Amino acid sequence: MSSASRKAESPEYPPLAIESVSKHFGGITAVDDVSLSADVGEVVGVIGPNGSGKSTLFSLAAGGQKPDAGKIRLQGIDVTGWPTWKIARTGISRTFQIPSLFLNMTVRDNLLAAAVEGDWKRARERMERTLEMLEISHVVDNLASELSGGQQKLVEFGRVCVRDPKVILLDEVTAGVHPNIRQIILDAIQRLRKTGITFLIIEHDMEMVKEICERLVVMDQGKVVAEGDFETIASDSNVQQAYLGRT
Ligand SMILES: Nc1ncnc2c1ncn2[C@@H]1O[C@H](COP(=O)(O)OP(=O)(O)OP(=O)(O)O)[C@@H](O)[C@H]1O
Repeated sequence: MSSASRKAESPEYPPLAIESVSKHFGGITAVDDVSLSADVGEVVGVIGPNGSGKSTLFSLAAGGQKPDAGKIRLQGIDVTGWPTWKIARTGISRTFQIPSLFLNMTVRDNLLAAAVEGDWKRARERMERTLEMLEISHVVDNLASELSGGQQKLVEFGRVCVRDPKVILLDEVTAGVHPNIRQIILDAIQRLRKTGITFLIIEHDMEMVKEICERLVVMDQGKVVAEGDFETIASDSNVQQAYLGRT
């Protein structure tokens, strides 16, 4: 490893730093000069009205889309424009609003396929640990297509966890799930953050945001319009305008 790479992986760099990124789709500015960084073990909520650019920001960070401007750094390493698989191997992994499972494969094979993507070592052990943490051992031999919507969300989250990432991006992972499953997801996030994993969470469930996020970043029309803890954000006039619309 070069001295530059060693330095880049040292603790002086945040696990994820998004620096002045922008993304346009034709005439639409989906993300407009957004900067955001997250520390080791931090849970950052990304909130904002529909169409404010949250999912696009995740795609830029995880490699699904290339920014038109700005940089994405993982532990100081510039990964801007890298393909998703290469960014995933560097330590960032995301879920999608609609789970992207292999529906004709079992839960076991869905998890194993994700576990071996980056590294074959201890893949089964990582899978077993994930099954237990997300309480889905009893459906391990079921096809993904046989699961409830909530269980599919758990497996989608599981496919992220088995990769042992340093940064996890969760896109509305609890939307529409049963309260028991929501609690399993909340407990898993708390458990993983204590091991130093950093989370960015897109969430419309304000109870969950309040419970789990140390810091919130509010987006509106592609821009960050407010940042702070839940109480600060709840009383911020820019946030109220973003959600209620401008007069
Ligand atoms: N692939 C695309 N092509 C064209 N426009 C896009 C594309 N992806 C997103 N957009 C547009 O970019 C803007 C931001 O969308 P994005 O999905 O990032 O918002 P969001 O905050 O995640 O919304 P939601 O909460 O509804 O998921 C919207 O105007 C959307 O229509």
